[in-house]
Amino acid sequence: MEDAVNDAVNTDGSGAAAPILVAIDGPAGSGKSSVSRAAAEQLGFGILDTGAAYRALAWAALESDIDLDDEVLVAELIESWGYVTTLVGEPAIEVVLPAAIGVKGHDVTDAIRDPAISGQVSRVSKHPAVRDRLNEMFRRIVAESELPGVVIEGRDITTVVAPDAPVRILMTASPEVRAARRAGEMPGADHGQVLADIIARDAKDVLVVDFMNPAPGVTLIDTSELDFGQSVQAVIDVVQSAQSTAAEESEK
Ligand SMILES: Nc1ncnc2c1ncn2[C@@H]1O[C@H](COP(=O)(O)OP(=O)(O)OP(=O)(O)O)[C@@H](O)[C@H]1O
Ligand SMILES: Nc1ccn([C@@H]2O[C@H](COP(=O)(O)O)[C@@H](O)[C@H]2O)c(=O)n1
Repeated sequence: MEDAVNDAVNTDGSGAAAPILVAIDGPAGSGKSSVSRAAAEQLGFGILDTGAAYRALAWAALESDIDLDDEVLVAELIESWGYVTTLVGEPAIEVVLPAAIGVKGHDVTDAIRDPAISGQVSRVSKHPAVRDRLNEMFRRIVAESELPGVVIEGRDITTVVAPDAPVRILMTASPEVRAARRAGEMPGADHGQVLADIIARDAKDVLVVDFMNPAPGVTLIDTSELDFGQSVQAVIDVVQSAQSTAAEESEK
């Protein structure tokens, strides 16, 4: 993957180095997005939240009255939508729906976090043609970022999107801890329902990609017993350790 990124960057004649990649996967609510974002900020890296793209695609398909189970139609939507995201600063996601429906960009940053989208998103992420197209988009966004490093987080980043990334992490926590954290964000939420939703979404997603067990060479970070700051530090420690090892290797 790093070679793919290097090729993509270098063929434009810029000669710019490919960004250092930090790949992070994990189940729903494990802290991937928030911990990755904080770690990226401290490292001076960008952050690519790949789940946000799957969520935005589900939003766009629902908005366009497309059957989410129709692989061809959902994959075609990726060819015709305009997806814009930020890798640094405040997270912001914009989707431009196909011209037949409207050319105006929609800021979906908040809408894609709605439990209604969380409940439907697995219907679009299960399609191989959708995954191939989005993975291509993720690699292009990273290659064109001109950043020194990018943290990419999702479900299949350590295994499919960036299997050669110099840092690969599986971030997990017990279902009860994940549900308690998620419920804490939603005033009045029923903890039991949040737990059931998390377990149901993981069960659907894991049919497509294994994000429960670390692949060979992937570092497991279990945050069940860690607070937020300790979780961020755990990621930074893995990155810094990989950087030290790489520096030692290059001195040999
Ligand atoms: N170690 C931690 N200690 C306490 N709270 C945490 C920790 N890690 C994450 N959180 C909190 O847990 C919640 C869920 O985290 P986050 O949204 O980053 O998870 P996620 O894995 O990206 O979830 P999803 O896959 O559903 O998008 C957030 O409120 C976050 O601040
Ligand atoms: N690499 C990825 C990332 C996400 N998904 C799917 O998107 C959903 C939302 O992701 P969050 O990280 O925001 O929870 C997730 O439930 C998966 O269906 C994916 O398949 N691959």
